[in-house]
Amino acid sequence: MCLQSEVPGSAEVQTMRVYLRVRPFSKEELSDNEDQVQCVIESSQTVTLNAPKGSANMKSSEKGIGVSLHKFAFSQIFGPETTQSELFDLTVKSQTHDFLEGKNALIFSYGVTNAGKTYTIQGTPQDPGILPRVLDATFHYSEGRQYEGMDLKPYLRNDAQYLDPDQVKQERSAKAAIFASVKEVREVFLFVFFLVFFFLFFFSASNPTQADGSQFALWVSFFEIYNECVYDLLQPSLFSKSKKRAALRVCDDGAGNAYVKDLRWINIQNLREACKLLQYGNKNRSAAATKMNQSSSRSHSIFTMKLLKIDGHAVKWISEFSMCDLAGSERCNKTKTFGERLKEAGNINNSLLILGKCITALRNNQTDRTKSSYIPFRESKLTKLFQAVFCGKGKALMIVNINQCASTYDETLHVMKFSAVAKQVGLGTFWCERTQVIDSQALESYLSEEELLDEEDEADMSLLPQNELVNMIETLRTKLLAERRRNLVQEMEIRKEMGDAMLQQLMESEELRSRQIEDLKESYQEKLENTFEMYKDAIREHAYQSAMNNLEDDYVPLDEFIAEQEKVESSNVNTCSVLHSFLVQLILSLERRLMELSETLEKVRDSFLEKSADLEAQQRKTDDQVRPYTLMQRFGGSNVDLFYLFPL
Ligand SMILES: Nc1ncnc2c1ncn2[C@@H]1O[C@H](COP(=O)(O)OP(=O)(O)OP(=O)(O)O)[C@@H](O)[C@H]1O
Repeated sequence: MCLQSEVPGSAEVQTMRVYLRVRPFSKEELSDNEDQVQCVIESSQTVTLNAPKGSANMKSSEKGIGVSLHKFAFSQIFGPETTQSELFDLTVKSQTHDFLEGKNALIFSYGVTNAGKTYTIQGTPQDPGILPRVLDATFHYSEGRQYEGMDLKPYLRNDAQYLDPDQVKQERSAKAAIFASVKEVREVFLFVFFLVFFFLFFFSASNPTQADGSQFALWVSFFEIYNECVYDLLQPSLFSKSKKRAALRVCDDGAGNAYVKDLRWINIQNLREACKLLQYGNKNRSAAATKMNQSSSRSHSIFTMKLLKIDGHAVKWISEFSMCDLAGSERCNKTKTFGERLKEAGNINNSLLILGKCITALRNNQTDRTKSSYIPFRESKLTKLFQAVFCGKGKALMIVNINQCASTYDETLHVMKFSAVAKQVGLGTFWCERTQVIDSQALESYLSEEELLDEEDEADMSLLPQNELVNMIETLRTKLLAERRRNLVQEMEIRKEMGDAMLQQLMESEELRSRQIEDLKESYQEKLENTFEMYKDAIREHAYQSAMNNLEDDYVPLDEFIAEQEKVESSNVNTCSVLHSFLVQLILSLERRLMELSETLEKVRDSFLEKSADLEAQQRKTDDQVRPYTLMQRFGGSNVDLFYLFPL
C-alpha cells in the first residue's frame, strides 16, 4: 500500500489557517450501519484517510493509478468529540479580537453536504456555533458603549454614511417589520443566557478597557449566492408566494472593492436581535429552497457583521467579519443531477473551482516570486466579493468539515486536497503587494474588456451627483470617439498592409511568368538554330554525296581512258563534245539539287517565323495583364482601386 503525503514542507511561514473538523456519526447512521471511512487522527495536526472498498479512489489505486492512503496536515484537527466552545476558542477567538480592534476577518466552512458546515457556523439554539459566539463577544466588548443613534450606517464596501431623521425612521420601521415576523424561540434566551456567562468567565480577561469614550455600532447583513445570483436573505418579499426574488448586483465602489448593491444592513443592539435576524434569514433561505425545490446546501450563505467605531459623531474605523457557509462540494455525477440541478451543481462547482484556482494562484505566486500568475478573483461572485481579504485587507480562515461516511469518500478526498493547497497560502500584507502587481499588469487588458462586456462590473453610477455624471458621460463619449478613431486607423493600416502584400505577390508572380516566357523563347530559338544547322549540314552532305555518285557513275579507269584517249585522238573531233555534254549534265543535276534544298530551307524559315510570332503574341498578352498594377504602383498612395479589385 502506498502512502501519499499532502503535508507541506516544514519551513513554516505564516500561512492561512485551515482547520479540520470531523463530525460524529449521527444516531441514524449508526443504526443503519453506515460504512465508515478509516480516518485516523495521528496527531493534532495530521490525519490519514484510507479509501473504502468500492470508492473510485480504491478502484483506481487497485489498477495502479494513484494511492489509497492519504495523509493531510492542518493547522489543527478537531475530532468528533470536540465541543462548539472548544472549537471557537481554538480557531476564531483570536480573529474575533482582531475584529474588535478594527481588522477584517473571513471564515469559510467547506465540505461535502451533510458534513457539519452549518452546524459549525450557526450551531443549534442549545449548542451555538461560532457565529453567535462572535456576535456575543462583540456585544460583550461594546457593552455600555453602544451607539444607539442608528444614523451612521455602512455605505459601499468600506465607508459609512449619515442618515437624516427620515431615513433613520425608515431603518427603524424596516427592522421592526422583520422582528415582528419572527416568532421568539425560547431556546434563544437559553443560549443567550449561556453565552453571557461563558464570556463573563472566559472572555472578560481579554476585554481591554476603552477609556477613550468611543462608541460602537454593529450592522449585519445576510445574503446567499445561488446559481451565481446574489439574494438578500433579510428582504421581506420572500414570504410572499407570488413575488419572484430580486437578484442583487455586485458593484465596484470606485476604489476596486466589490460590494452588493442594495443589500439590507440592519443595526442590532444585542444578541437576541442578532439571533432573530439569523432565524429570519434562515427562514427566507428555506422558503426560497422550498419554492425552488432545492436544499439549503445548494447555495453559499454569507453573514456579515460591520462594526463601526464612533468617536463623537465621526467614524474612526469600520471592521468587517464575514462567515461564509459554502455550498456542498459534491459533484453532479454523484448526485445524479439533471436540468436545474445540473445547472446549480455546475455553478456551485464553478465558484468552488474558482475559489480553488485563486487559492492555488496565490500559493504559486508566493512560493515562486518570479511568477505572477493571473488570479481569477473576478470570475465568480464569491471570490470577487472577498478579493480584498485575500489581498491582505484581513485574515481568511477555513474550517473544513468532513463526515466519516464511506459513500462520500471520493468527494471528501477532493475537499481534503483542496484544503491542503489552501493551507500553503501565506498571510500578510505582501499578498496585497503581489496581487496589486498582478491586477495592474496581467489583468489590465482583461479588465477593460470585461468591464465593457459585463454590466454588473460597472461602477455604481447612481452614487454620483448629476454634474459628475454629465462629466463622466462626456469623458466616456470622448473615449468612445478616440477608440473608434483608433479602430478605423487600425483597420486602414491592416487593409493597406494586406493590399501591399497582395500587390507584392502579384508582382512577384508576374516577374516569374516573364522569366519563364523568356526562357521558353530562348530555348525555342536555340532549337530552331540547331534544326537549321542540322538541315544545312544535311544538304551539304547530300550535295557532296550526289556529286560523288555522279563522279562514280562517270568514272573511267586510266588504261581505259588512255585507250579511249587514243581512240579519241583518233577520233579527235568527237572528244570535246562528249566532255561538254558530261559537264552540262553534271551542272543540271547540281542545280536541281540546289532547288530542292532551297525549298526545304524556305519551309524551315516559315515555321521559325510562325513560332516567333506566337511567342510575341503571348508576350503582348502578358504585358496587357500586368499593366494596371504597374500603373497603380507608379502612381503610388491610395490602394482604393485595389480594394475594389480585391475586397477584403
Ligand atoms: N460536530 C457535530 N456534532 C453533532 N452533530 C453534528 C455535528 N456536525 C454536524 N452535526 C449534525 O449533522 C447534520 C448535518 O450537519 P449540517 O447541516 O451542518 O451539514 P452541512 O454540511 O451544513 O450540510 P449542507 O451542506 O447540506 O447544508 C445536522 O443534523 C447536524 O446537527
